[in-house]
Amino acid sequence: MRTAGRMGGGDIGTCGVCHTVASLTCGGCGSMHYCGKEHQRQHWPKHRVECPPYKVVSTPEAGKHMVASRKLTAGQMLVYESPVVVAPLSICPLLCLGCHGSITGDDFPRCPKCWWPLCSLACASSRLHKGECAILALDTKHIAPPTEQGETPRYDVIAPIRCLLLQSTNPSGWQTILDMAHHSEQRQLNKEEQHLITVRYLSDVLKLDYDLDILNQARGAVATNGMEIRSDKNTRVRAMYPLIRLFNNSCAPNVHLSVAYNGMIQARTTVPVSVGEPLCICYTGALMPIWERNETLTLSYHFSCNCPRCGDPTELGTHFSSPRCPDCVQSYLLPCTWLGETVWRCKLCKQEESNAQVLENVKIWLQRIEMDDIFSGCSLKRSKAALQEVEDDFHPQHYVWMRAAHSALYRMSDNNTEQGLNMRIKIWKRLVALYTVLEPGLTKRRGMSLLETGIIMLRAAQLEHREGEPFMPELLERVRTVVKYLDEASQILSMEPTESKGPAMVQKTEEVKAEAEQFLQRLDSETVRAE
Ligand SMILES: C[S@@+](CC[C@H](N)C(=O)[O-])C[C@H]1O[C@@H](n2cnc3c(N)ncnc32)[C@H](O)[C@@H]1O
Repeated sequence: MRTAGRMGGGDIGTCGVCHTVASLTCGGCGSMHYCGKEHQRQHWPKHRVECPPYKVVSTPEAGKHMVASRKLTAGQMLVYESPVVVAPLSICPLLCLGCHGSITGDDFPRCPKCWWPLCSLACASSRLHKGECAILALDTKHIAPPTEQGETPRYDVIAPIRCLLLQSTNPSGWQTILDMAHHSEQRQLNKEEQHLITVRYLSDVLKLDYDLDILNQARGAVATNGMEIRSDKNTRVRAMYPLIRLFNNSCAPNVHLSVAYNGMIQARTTVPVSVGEPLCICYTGALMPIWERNETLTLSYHFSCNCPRCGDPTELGTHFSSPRCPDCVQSYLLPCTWLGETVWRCKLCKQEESNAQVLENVKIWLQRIEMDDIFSGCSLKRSKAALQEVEDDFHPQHYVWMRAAHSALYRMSDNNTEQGLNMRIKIWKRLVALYTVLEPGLTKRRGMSLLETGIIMLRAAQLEHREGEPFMPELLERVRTVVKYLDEASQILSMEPTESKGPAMVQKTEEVKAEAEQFLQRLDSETVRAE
């Protein structure tokens, strides 16, 4: 049975057995209440099946967050839930408020009541738009409705309005919004422009009958807890989830999120987790360099991260953000904080570069990669030289190398010559090694990368075999590795939701695996004959 649990502390609920007021909670999940030990014991056979693998705890530094309520294995399902609010992103291109579909052309229809752009007039009375339409129509001078095609921040007002509407349509959803971290005082103090504009619009233009604090809180909750997902129309939107919002951040996460086509989201562990260990996702995406993670976490989420990766200047040994030392060239620059400013210092010769210098060099390289100028011409030789050039300036596992490597792989995707395949294998193996540290365990990215690596290794082995060496034990070993990679890829990808690309990816993996196993059998029989 779960441990005794907590008494008092203001956490009052209803006893899971007799439904009287209860202040004892299950020590495992902390969410089931009991009036006393006797009823807790009596209820355990039933509750043990449902007792969630997480519990919500709170600390002054990190607020509410999820921790493992028991020892968890990799791949353990934690949460599967639907959003409480879905709305356009803060800044987005024209999007229909009735269905979240894109709006094309310049001559788009508008809602006759509120004047916001729609994809068709039928969407004016859609369930999604109906409630907010009467509120948006209070803007009689049409100050907010976008006027033309193109990205616009005007959609920022929609999500807070949809949150406020929950008060009458879904009171428990509204309570969830009120319980969310929002940092609205900080946003006002920092004079966050978009926050101030939206709140002012809600209070001064729409003249909504809400306390200014509530308007600030609703807008702050959206900014702090909204997650970008794909709508069923395949557009980018943001969604807020009642439990998912309780995962705190780590830049080396142990929880993976996957969103299904219908907006349902699932969270599962990617690695084994011990009891009491925080369950974390990465808000910025783990494949971001330290300065981008810092900036987003500080400016948008209002905290500075001290996860194991951010606390280690080598970023878990990857040197993902480290330039090569321009002076001694033997070692790499590591970030150090000096009087509140970041400077980059060589491990070996102590040479220093300013943060601005380091970032400028990265910017130049990213522009070159984006413009394809480092790969000019399609030759393998040029791609190899370009990647080497990147390594002359950065650590071989640096963010810029990763971006250049993907760009090179894209250019080489049709190159199925022996050299082309071998070069692609080398790059993919290095990427898998990097992802294994930064997004370890059962993550979709590792699954997809193992699948890609497996396919290319198989093609290379088949080509070598066709070209005729009769007995190659080393080739046999390589194809065995392919099967291992594909086995792991299939295990990972089969954890994606049914209503997502997951099943198609699993099918593809299984097809390639069957091909690899057949090839393996053939090689096996040839080996026996040769022996
Ligand atoms: C989506 S909410 C997560 C739940 C939140 N802790 C709460 O109390 O509701 C994001 C906010 O949680 C806090 N947070 C998340 N990860 C953190 C971390 N690693 N350290 C400190 N605070 C963190 C920050 O205040 C951030 O803006």
